[in-house]
Amino acid sequence: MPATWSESVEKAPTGGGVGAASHASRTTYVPPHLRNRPPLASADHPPSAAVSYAGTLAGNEPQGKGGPVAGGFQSYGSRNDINGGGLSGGGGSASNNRNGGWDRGREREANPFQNDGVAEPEFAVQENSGINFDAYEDIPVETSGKDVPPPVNTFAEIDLGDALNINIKRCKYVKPTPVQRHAIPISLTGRDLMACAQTGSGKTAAFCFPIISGIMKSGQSAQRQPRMPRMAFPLALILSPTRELSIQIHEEARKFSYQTCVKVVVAYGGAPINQQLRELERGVDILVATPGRLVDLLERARVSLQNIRYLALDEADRMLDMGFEPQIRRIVQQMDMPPPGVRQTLLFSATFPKEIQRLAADFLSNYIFLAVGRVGSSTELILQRIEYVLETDKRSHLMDLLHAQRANGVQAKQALTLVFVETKKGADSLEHWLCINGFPATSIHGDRTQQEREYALRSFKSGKTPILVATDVAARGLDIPHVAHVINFDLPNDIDDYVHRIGRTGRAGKTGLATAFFNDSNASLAKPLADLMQESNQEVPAWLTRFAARSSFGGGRNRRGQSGGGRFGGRDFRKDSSYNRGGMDMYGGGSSMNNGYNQSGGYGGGYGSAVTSAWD
Ligand SMILES: Nc1ncnc2c1ncn2[C@@H]1O[C@H](COP(=O)(O)OP(=O)(O)OP(=O)(O)O)[C@@H](O)[C@H]1O
Repeated sequence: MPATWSESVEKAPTGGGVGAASHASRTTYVPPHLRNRPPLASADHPPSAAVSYAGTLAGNEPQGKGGPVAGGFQSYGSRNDINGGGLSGGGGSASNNRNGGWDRGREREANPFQNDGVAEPEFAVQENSGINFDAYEDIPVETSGKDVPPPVNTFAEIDLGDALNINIKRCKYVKPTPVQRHAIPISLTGRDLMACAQTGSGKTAAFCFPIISGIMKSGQSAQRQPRMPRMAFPLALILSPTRELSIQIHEEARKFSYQTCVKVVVAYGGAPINQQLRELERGVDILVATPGRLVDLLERARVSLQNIRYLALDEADRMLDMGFEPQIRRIVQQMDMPPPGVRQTLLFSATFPKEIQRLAADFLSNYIFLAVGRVGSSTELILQRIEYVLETDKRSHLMDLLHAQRANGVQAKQALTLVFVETKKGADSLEHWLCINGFPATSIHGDRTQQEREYALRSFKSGKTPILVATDVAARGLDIPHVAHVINFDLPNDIDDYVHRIGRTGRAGKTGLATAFFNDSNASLAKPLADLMQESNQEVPAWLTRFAARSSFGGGRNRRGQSGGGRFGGRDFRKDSSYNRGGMDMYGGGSSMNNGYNQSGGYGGGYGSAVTSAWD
């Protein structure tokens, strides 16, 4: 299945089928009723696609598939206890108990681990082996809520199922990251979760694994369900704020669910809807979507949410802030989705302002709060530099940085540079200026067509244009290997946006550099910026400290229009005395902390009132 619109355009046949089937049909025609079927062989006897995978990634294939993952699905997580929701009955047989004619045709599933032919060889395979996850070992972890399940140290300790375990090995994930160690066992017991962990620390897998595993174990994947013509009934919904992030989550989820019988489909705005409708008609277990496109599909009565058992919001604070909240409420509360307590809800982000935590509680039932590192902090893997640069000097200063980078002999293709600007016009003009000055650049922002956006991202990822000028549309979630330097040419108004922007580097245990151009127009950001840098053990320039001291009197407002009040929210908002005085009874106590993670303080801290509109 083509992952993106531009890919689908490139790969579309001149007539007839589309998507996975058309991809497969290049070699052999597969009649529609046999497409997307599960494989003939079991995990121990991989079908032909798995054999070709082994050939492609020679040396990377995990040794001995029966090893640590042997044992299959003996006991299932208690989420299958979901009461009601129209999902009772059916299934019963474990999804890797593959046999019978039902399996035929499954080997046609496109191998998501194969290079799509676009990326250059050095970028073809994500380099997850040898990642220094020790960098995260000392990180403080806080959990709160009733009866928190204990964390695990290895994937082998968790019963995710054979097929998923094999895919984890194919991804070369040797051990779980801290957020995965805590979040996966919590989710597998069926609990709702609000999880905060630093950028690039593996949150996508932390919510994907339990969902895929739960669907596999329920035996209720789309391949086993009777299909309703023209109406799709996903079991899981993953919402994300940008099209590119939805595309990326879809690509990741397809890898994790390869040969599991779990079908993942993506729907996002800016791409032709008919293609997505056809994909949905073929059956869907996990729907990854941007809110705007999903509302469209719901209004057309082409998707029903009545079977949803899992709801995940990636970048949950963004999804619940003023830009997206109405759409999210519509999808989650005003359509046919089962209520909290019936469905399982998982909220993930690197930042989680307390105001938004309070709002998010509407979507959750008896949830566990998990914070890996301080909420809203940035990883120490990113070296942060703040430079005072007048507006009029920014371009020449940028040029100096880029020339120095070149002079240092850093191979451009191995050191991508992401430059954030405030406006779409500013992005276009800076891209043009860089190109005429001998620095191949491209840009991504909301005024470009979706095809242009996808093309720009691919050109950047491949190293063809090693500089990407971007607005905040690229600030969250995007996992681009080899981004060595993030430059905040224009600083954002919101400290959380800064955290997400710089988080495009220093991912998965790697180090990175983030440079920001600061001047008087950013005064309201001085205090939160200085605090953030201090928390992440960065050197804070003396002039910034002085700015911070001056501007902290002025206060400032956050996105929701409330006054800022000091440092970032560091923990579960249910622990606030004001919350408990309100007489609500959602927080059942039972908090566990380690590594002295015990700071409190309100979220906020001087930033402007600008409200970015929904990006979809
Ligand atoms: N257990 C693991 N072992 C090795 N690599 C991993 C593991 N889990 C995730 N990764 C890799 O780490 C990188 C970052 O993961 P991911 O994109 O999920 O981060 P994130 O926490 O969602 O970041 P952000 O906050 O920016 O959205 C990805 O390239 C992913 O493949």
